[in-house]
Amino acid sequence: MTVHASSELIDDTLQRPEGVGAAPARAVWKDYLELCKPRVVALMLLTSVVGVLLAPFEAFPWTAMILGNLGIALMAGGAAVINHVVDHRIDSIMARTRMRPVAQGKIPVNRAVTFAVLISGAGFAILMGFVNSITAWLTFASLIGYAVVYTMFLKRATPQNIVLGGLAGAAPPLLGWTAVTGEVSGHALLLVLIIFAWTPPHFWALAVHRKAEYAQAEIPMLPVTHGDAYTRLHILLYTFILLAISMLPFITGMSGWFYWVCALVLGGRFIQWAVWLLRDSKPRAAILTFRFSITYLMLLFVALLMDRYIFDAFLY
Ligand code: HEM
Ligand SMILES: CC(C)=CCC/C(C)=C/CC/C(C)=C/COP(=O)(O)OP(=O)(O)O
Repeated sequence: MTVHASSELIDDTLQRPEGVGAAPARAVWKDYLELCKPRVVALMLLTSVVGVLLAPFEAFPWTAMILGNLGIALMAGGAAVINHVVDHRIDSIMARTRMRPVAQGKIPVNRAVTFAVLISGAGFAILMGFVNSITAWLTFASLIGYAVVYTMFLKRATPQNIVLGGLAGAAPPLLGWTAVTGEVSGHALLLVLIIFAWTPPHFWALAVHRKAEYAQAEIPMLPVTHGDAYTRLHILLYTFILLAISMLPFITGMSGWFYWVCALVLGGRFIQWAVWLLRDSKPRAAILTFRFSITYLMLLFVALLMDRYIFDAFLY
């Protein structure tokens, strides 16, 4: 899974192609896929798959694995589509987002809304019909948390927007877990807590890199309201909190030594990036820290899996 290398949307060099400004081109399926933020949803799916596989089960939970993750992906994609609709005016102001299909007028708002309702509705029906109602309702709450609470209100209201809004994006491991067991557990909440603490350094690193655009769009992101130095310091502080929280699966006996070593090494590297960013001692430190945040989360969740499914058998 290439989660960041191909990200044209976060590339400085993105330019509007010739001819843009004339009538928008016809939308193709790729535009609809783009509305779903597929790379973000792919990483979320990895975390929900880990939630499924770390939950206690006797027979392999095929329904949770296939239909549970399908339902979660459809609803997360639907939430992302609503985000494109609600934000289409500010998206058209910022260089990173101005080529998006709704911002461009390539997909009209009413069609995007219909698409969002269809895929979210299908996801909800799958979870309700084949998985369980707690997973369906928790996924629905995450959809509302991101598409309504974060996008419509918090994003425009406070520089703490992503700290609070981060809860919705952090939910997938819990959703995967409840898809198997039908109940919320402390261990699943630990995984949520990891992503919750990861979100501020993940996003603020990008916000430092894109500060001028957020200022232009009048979105009160932390670097815009409190400045670069303050944001860089908070990235470092949250990275320390993240390192501490990432130890909890080991401390509580949920994971073993292999995970612990991986969490320590990955966390140490994340702190190193945050220090470079704070001291401004590396070129392009902000965007590289953002990219590392994605690699970090992916590897940390792969480590959780390997710890349980490969090393459990040999080491413990
Ligand atoms: C409120 C919480 C979050 C905020 C504000 C946030 C913000 C962002 C932003 C602004 C981007 C750039 C997107 C683009 O250029 O299209 C991004 C990229 C990304 N985010 Fe997050 N994010 C959040 C949570 C998450 C979560 C929970 C995950 C996965 C578990 C995630 C995974 C990713 C990935 C994989 C990318 C790279 C996408 C690409 O290459 O196109 N994010 N994030
Ligand atoms: C059901 C469920 C699990 C829902 C989660 C939904 C989801 C896709 C969350 C993604 C978080 C994210 C990329 C936030 C950025 O939004 P932004 O508007 O700040 O960034 P942008 O400017 O790139 O659009």
